[in-house]
Amino acid sequence: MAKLLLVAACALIDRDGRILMARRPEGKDMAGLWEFPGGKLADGETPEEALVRELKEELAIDTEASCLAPIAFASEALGEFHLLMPLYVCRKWQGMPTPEEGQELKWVRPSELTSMEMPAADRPLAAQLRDML
Ligand SMILES: Nc1nc2c([nH]c(=O)n2[C@@H]2O[C@H](COP(=O)(O)OP(=O)(O)OP(=O)(O)O)[C@@H](O)[C@H]2O)c(=O)[nH]1
Repeated sequence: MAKLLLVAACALIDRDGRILMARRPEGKDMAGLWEFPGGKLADGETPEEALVRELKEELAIDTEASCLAPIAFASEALGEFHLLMPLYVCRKWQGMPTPEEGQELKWVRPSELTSMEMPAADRPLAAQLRDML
């Protein structure tokens, strides 16, 4: 049985209804694909705690668990693991998202989302998000 890989992901939505996508940098697996900011849960972390930490590390923004609303999740084979990834929406944070880890950032309209190259697990999430916004 594959081991579960728990990853928390976040769609930051700005005042114009655009979504922040991040491009995985060279050297990481799935380099070049566009994904939702976030990352793996550390031991003992809740998904919300992991996201608050990852958003700080990756984008230098501050938010809190009460600003994260879960909207969907992905459940998908990923190599030797099985990825379980809740997707949250966040509309309230402090600071300007800045690429702290060499990733490219892009604000996209909901209609543009599904034409971006993404990991397989993200495709249904992107479609759900587009339909929701
Ligand atoms: N953050 C994020 N990861 C995703 C998405 N879709 C998806 O398949 N993944 C996968 O989930 C895993 C998350 O790992 P990561 O590399 O972003 O997490 P991390 O920053 O905690 O890891 P690291 O410390 O090993 O670099 C990767 O295998 C990544 O490819 C997504 O939309 N966002």
